[in-house]
This record gives sequence, C-alpha cells and structure tokens, in this order.
Amino acid sequence: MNFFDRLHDRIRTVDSVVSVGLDPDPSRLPDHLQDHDLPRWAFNRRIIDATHEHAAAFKPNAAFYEDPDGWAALEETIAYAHGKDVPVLLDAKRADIGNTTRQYAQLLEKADAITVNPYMGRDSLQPFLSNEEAGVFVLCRTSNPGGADIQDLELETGEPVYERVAALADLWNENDNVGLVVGATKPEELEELREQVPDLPFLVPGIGAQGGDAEAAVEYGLADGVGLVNSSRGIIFAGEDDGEDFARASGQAAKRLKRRLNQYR
Ligand SMILES: O=C(O)c1cc(=O)[nH]c(=O)n1[C@@H]1O[C@H](COP(=O)(O)O)[C@@H](O)[C@H]1O
Repeated sequence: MNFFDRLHDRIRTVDSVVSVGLDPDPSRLPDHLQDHDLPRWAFNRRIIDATHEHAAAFKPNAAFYEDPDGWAALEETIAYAHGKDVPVLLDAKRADIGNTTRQYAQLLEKADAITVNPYMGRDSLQPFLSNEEAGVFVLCRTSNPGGADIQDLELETGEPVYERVAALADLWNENDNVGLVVGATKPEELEELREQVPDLPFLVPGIGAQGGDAEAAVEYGLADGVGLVNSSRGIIFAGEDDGEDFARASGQAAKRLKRRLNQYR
C-alpha cells in the first residue's frame, strides 16, 4: 500500500495530523536514563508510549543517530513505532549521485518515508522516487532564516527557486509518493504552494520551538486531508523538568497540539 494511503488511514484512526519529531538531543535527556545501554532508545520508547495515540507519524531526524549506538537506537525506535502501527518518516535530507544514493535509498527498507534534498536533481532522487511504497518529501521552502539564501532567488522566468522545486516535485510524482517540506514559519509561501501543487501533501515543520503558524500549517499543508504538521522539541522536551515522569508532559503536549490543529481541519 502506498505511503500516503497508509498515512491517510492513520490520520483517520487517530484523528490527528501531528508528526512527533524524535530528536533526542543527548544533552537534554533525563539524568535517570543516562546509564541505560542506549539512552536515546530508552527515551524514545517512553515518548512513543506517551504520544502514539496522538501521532499520525513519528519523525526521527537522522542527525541525532549518526553514530554506532545511535543507529541501534534508531532501529529499535522504528521497530517499536511500527509495533504501535505508526508510520515512520526518517528525516535524512539525503540525495547524491546514482550509486551513492542507491545506498541511501536502503534507509527505506526500515522507514516508511524520507526527506530528500532536491539540489542535485532528479537522478539523485530516482532510487527514492522509484520505491512506490515509500513516501518522499522534497525540501522546498524550509523553515530556517537562511532558507531564503537560495530558495527565494528569482529565476529568469520570475519564479523563485522554491516554486521551481515544487513544479519539479510534481513532475517527479509518477508513483503518487511525493510530498513537499514547507516550513510553518512561511505561511504566505505555504498558501502559494498549496495553490500551485494542490495534490502534493506537505510535511510542515517549524511550529512549537520555531514559532511557526499552526493555522496556516493545517489550512495549506493538507492535500485532501493528508499531510503532517511536525513538532519535535515542543513535544519531546515538554517534561524536561519533570524527572522520571517526563513522558507524561509529552503525551499532554501531543494531545494539546492535536486538538489545536484539529480546530483548523
Ligand atoms: O525536514 C524537516 O523536517 C525540517 C525542514 C525544515 O524546513 N525545518 C525543520 O525544522 N525541519 C526539521 O523539523 C524538526 C523541527 O524541530 P523543532 O523545531 O524542535 O520542532 C527538526 O528535526 C528539523 O530538522
């Protein structure tokens, strides 16, 4: 079954478009987990237990796992999320020349979807795009201030680079498996892009810790009701000062976000 069909079912089941970002910054993990063999996995397991009922997806960012223990923690995390029937979007932002990107594409043997970087063009994404089962979210207009440096540059045609990326992603969507990443900090761009590519679901990060616009994220992020609005630190570190009880606040934060976003659906 295609990723977006699975995501559609998951959104219906939990009545939520919340993506819970699993970005377990080691310096912020609770003290009592530091002695665990794999503290990031111990942390994620408790976060998953507390939040899965409100999660349309979990989104681990690969940056928090790129070391031997990290990969082990990531594998455990993905398997555990799948055990709770929650799809996993690996935020890896990958792409490279053909033989290299074919290796990267193996990441999709574990995760259900991935974020990719369009900078190197279609062939650098082909192994991801050819995987009909997997979701491929193409970075389009990112939430960070420096996103403007390249993405907002005007082309000879007058369109900004991010709009060209959206048009290309639409062309690359031969298997109905492509979405865009558009930051909630860019509500006007979200609106324009929704009009430009009405069929592509968006992953919208940048609410919570980055202060983006939750209403615009929902109003423009969803295509036929399908899309994801992500919060990472705002959920997983909600109980940072609560010691052993830290995960309860995460569950509450995920539920609050779900309700807030549902007001706009
Ligand atoms: O691809 C992403 O998910 C992403 C794109 C973007 O434009 N901005 C952005 O913040 N992200 C990711 O979304 C998450 C945001 O985390 P919080 O700011 O803690 O909610 C991080 O994992 C970022 O890497």
